[in-house]
Amino acid sequence: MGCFGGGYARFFHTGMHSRLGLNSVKKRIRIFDTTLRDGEQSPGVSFNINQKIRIAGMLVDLGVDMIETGFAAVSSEESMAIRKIHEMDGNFISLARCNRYDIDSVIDTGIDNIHLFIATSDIHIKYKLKTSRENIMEKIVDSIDYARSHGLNVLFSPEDATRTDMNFLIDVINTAISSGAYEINIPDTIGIMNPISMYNFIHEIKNRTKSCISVHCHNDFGMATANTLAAIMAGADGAQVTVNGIGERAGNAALEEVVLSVHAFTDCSTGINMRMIPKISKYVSMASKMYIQKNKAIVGENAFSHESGIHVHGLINNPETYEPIDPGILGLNRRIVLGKHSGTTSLKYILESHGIKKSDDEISGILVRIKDMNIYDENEILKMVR
Ligand SMILES: CC(=O)SCCNC(=O)CCNC(=O)[C@H](O)C(C)(C)COP(=O)(O)OP(=O)(O)OC[C@H]1O[C@@H](n2cnc3c(N)ncnc32)[C@H](O)[C@@H]1OP(=O)(O)O
Ligand SMILES: O=C(O)CCC(=O)C(=O)O
Repeated sequence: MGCFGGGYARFFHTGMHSRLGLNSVKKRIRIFDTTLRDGEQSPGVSFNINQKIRIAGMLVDLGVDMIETGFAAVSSEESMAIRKIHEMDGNFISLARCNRYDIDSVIDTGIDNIHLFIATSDIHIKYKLKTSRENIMEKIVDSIDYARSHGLNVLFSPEDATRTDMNFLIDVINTAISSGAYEINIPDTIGIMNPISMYNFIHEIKNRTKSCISVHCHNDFGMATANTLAAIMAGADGAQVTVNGIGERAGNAALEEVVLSVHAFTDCSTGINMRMIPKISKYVSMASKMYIQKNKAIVGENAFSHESGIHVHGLINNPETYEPIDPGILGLNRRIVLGKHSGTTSLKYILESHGIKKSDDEISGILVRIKDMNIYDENEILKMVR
């Protein structure tokens, strides 16, 4: 079942509760967070154990359904972090290649879930793995079988799925499921899909298999969130995301964007506590040293800030005029900023919020002075008018 919604994000203001899935039974999209694995693959990023534990704890509080805590075979420190995180309550998984060494590394951590992957596109099979489709299929069966025989729940990803021959991909999915994988994740490994191709791709997979499907979209063309949403509209059951969209190259689909889009644009829901999003976003930004651009959707400093006089005038009368999302959903407040583009409504609003009342003529005069003198710092303005 796909989940289209006729709505759009403005509904975050009106009828918010039903759009947020609080009142009705909706298809629940499973949110799989890979900040600690694909997010950490961002060039130059390496979380220390304490940061990993802190992020995992926040992800548990956020309500994500599965946390990819790392790639156990990478190093003994990585494996140690996975073990430590496993001491918490939550659903944790580790990535592994289709080989015994990686699977044993996951078994050694004591976690219950393994994310096995192997590339299935001809370009990866020929030039990277230097093998054949038949051998890939054998590795899939053998690895899933081995992991299952050690009691692990298996999520399987055919890497570079979106460049894989569709008939072969369907065989891979059916084989992985019949070998015991509980879900297949479809990665758009190099981010070459667009919302229409992604919709059609997932629609075909859902029609030709009985598998539970999630998607993992990269942002090389800036479409990771849109592609994830298109996949969900086509019937995908889950999405792999990272906080702030960090990850390989241009990153992954951003958790905050996907979650709000699912609630705003579809009839599906998630189990995410949206009020936790700003806190984890700030922490991941600090720990990864990947600063969030001001105009980043949902978590950027400007996402709920307004300077333009015409906008502020509209907003003060009714926030829906210029705000698609109620910042209260994230536990945030809107910010009115004074600047070159301010009008009298903004200035009056700011002054009144500091208990300063001025006549309309005075407000107009002050605004002219502010613009002439290029003074936009709120404290300086307050000093000037008091
Ligand atoms: C699309 C993704 O994001 S996949 C995840 C990518 N993440 C990472 O690579 C980060 C962690 N990686 C690492 O720390 C290291 O690369 C390790 C520990 C995994 C492997 O290191 P090395 O053994 O030195 O191998 P190296 O990185 O040079 O090459 C990768 C090897 O894995 C093989 N391989 C790649 N993918 C798979 C797979 N899914 N299943 C089995 N083998 C695989 C390659 O063919 C190559 O094998 P070879 O050494 O026999 O030629
Ligand atoms: O899809 C996954 O999560 C595993 C491999 C991967 O990260 C990718 O293909 O981009």
